[in-house]
Amino acid sequence: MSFANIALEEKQRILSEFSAVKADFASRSWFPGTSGNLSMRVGPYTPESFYFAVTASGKDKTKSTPEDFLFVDQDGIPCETTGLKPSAETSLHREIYRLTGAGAIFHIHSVFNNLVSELYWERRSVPIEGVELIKAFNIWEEDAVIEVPIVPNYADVPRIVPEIAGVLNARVPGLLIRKHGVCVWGRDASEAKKHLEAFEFLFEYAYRWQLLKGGK
Ligand SMILES: CSCCC(=O)C(=O)COP(=O)(O)O
Ligand SMILES: [Zn+2]
Repeated sequence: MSFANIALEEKQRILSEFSAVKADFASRSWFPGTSGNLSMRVGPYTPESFYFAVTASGKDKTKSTPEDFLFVDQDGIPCETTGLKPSAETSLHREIYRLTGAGAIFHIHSVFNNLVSELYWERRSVPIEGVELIKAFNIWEEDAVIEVPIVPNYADVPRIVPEIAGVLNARVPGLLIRKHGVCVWGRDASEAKKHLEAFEFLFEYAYRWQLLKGGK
């Protein structure tokens, strides 16, 4: 299906939900220094063909303007004529959509997600053991253990892309980029938001628990 054939109401619904999520995250100080980017998929999906709304690059994401988002295709090409530039990290969103079929992907930089990505860099994953909030990922077993993968950070963002496929775990809807931030996803914006809240809680817990224990 071409982008033009996706119902206008569907595109408007996505943009209004998108604005609300962005304002919510801004109120939590989740976009320091213009960092962070968000995307939401719209219309039919196959791994080879899909569309998503993504935040425009370099904007102050704490502000709400008519120029906050644009629609792009699976190759990151704008679907409509626009002067806006898609996020510099659109290639990460494209790859995660291609591999997972998610409906929304959120990327933020926080002190705790940066700290744990460095603390556990040698292991290439952050272990989380038996913490109740693991249930936010629909993992219900007693004393569940998850490993949140960490990929290297490169200034040239497309170099990060090939690192993603090898670390994805179907149970864990997120990954860390070393000393950069986290990307999380869900089948829609509300699930991706729930996952982001849970990850940020668990990263803070993992960091503080290490401090309390006095090492690794
Ligand atoms: C100012 S933070 C550096 C870029 C970055 O990591 C980020 O999340 C924001 O980039 P965007 O192009 O999406 O504004
Ligand atoms: Zn970033």
